[in-house]
Amino acid sequence: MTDYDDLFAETAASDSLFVDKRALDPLREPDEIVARSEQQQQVARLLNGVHEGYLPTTVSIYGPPGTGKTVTTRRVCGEFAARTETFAVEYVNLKECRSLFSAANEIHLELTGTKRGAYEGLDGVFEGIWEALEAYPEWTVLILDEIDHIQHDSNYDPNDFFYRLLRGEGKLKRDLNLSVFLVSNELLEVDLRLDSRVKSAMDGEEVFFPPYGVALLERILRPRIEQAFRDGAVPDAVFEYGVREAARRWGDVRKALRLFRQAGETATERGLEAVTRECLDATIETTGKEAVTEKLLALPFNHFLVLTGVTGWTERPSGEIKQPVTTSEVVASLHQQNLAEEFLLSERAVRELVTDLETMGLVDTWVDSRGREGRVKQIETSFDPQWVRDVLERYVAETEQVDPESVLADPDVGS
Ligand SMILES: Nc1ncnc2c1ncn2[C@@H]1O[C@H](COP(=O)(O)OP(=O)(O)OP(=O)(O)O)[C@@H](O)[C@H]1O
Repeated sequence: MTDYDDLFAETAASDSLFVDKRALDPLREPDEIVARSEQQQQVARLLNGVHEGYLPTTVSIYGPPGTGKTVTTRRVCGEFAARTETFAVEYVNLKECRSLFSAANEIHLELTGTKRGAYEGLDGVFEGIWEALEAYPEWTVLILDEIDHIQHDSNYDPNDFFYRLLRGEGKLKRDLNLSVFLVSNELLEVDLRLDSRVKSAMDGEEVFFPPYGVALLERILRPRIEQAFRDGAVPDAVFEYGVREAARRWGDVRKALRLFRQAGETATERGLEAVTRECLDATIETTGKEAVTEKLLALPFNHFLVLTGVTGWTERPSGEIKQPVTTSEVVASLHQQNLAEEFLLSERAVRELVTDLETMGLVDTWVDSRGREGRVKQIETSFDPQWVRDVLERYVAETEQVDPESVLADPDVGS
């Protein structure tokens, strides 16, 4: 039986470098929004429309992850609501919604405290939303976060969802002034392939949040690092190095906070007096690899197979994996892998799968001009190609799509 006294004693950090680790929790509301004055002004200007009798039907708030979209939009809208009697704001995160019906129901829940039953359908839910909004102040902003998680499902088309939300009969009948702020990573029209009917009902207002550069990331992180760590536990040069790396790689506050937290844990485990550059490097290396490995393990079989082809050539005598490779080299590598016939992919199939992999951010491609051979597409992994080989055995063991004996015996082809 486990002795829990021993267990907790063994796992307690002695001489921890942290004094208040919560300061590094990305879910924690910052006291102050730093460095987003332009975006705060844009949102404030839009909200001030209330005093002139106009709010846009939609505002797209977009930009890469961890760039402060949610925190900034919520803060400015909240502060405006606190100063304006005729205005209210509600926030709904749609990340976990598996269907358009559940997304609408989530909005219903936020406005009324209850959900509607499935038998009432999307119409019933929207009717409930309009009824609830009648009791709201004259102007309402509904912030819909992670709206890009809304996808086509078997029952509803996102176009219907948006059309109802923007121009639903119940809304028009009641003359409701509802403005929807859509928070997402991409511009929605592009991402969700919205049709022209919906697009014309949207207002085209946009607020863009670019990735953070070094100076802004430094201003956001400094107070949190100071609060989280013991005095002197993150020397200036190490802090600056971490910020520079985080800005260069991600421009994302959430990832930057995680980098410093994990580097601090590594330094504590190693019994160091302070975090070092090596602790940051080790964290970058493992988190990068872990994240990619997870993505690789979740790939459909054909996509994974193509990656084994992209990484299937070894340079002699260096022993390095050849990068970049061409589409024909990928196909040739797959043909040398002793694959069962049903797994042999045509050049065209490989091309399509490479496009998918590029969309997923797993490969980069470009076209090189090769004199008489014409233009040739070059393909390489966006991460260390060795990681595909490292994960191979696990992929074969964990995937249930193939008989492990029949494929992927030895992807290593000499070049
Ligand atoms: N300008 C800022 N000032 C202070 N803290 C910030 C700022 N930007 C981001 N943060 C911190 O980073 C966290 C993540 O930001 P936020 O959730 O707003 O990002 P996001 O752009 O909405 O990301 P995602 O697209 O992944 O949802 C916030 O909770 C906050 O702690």
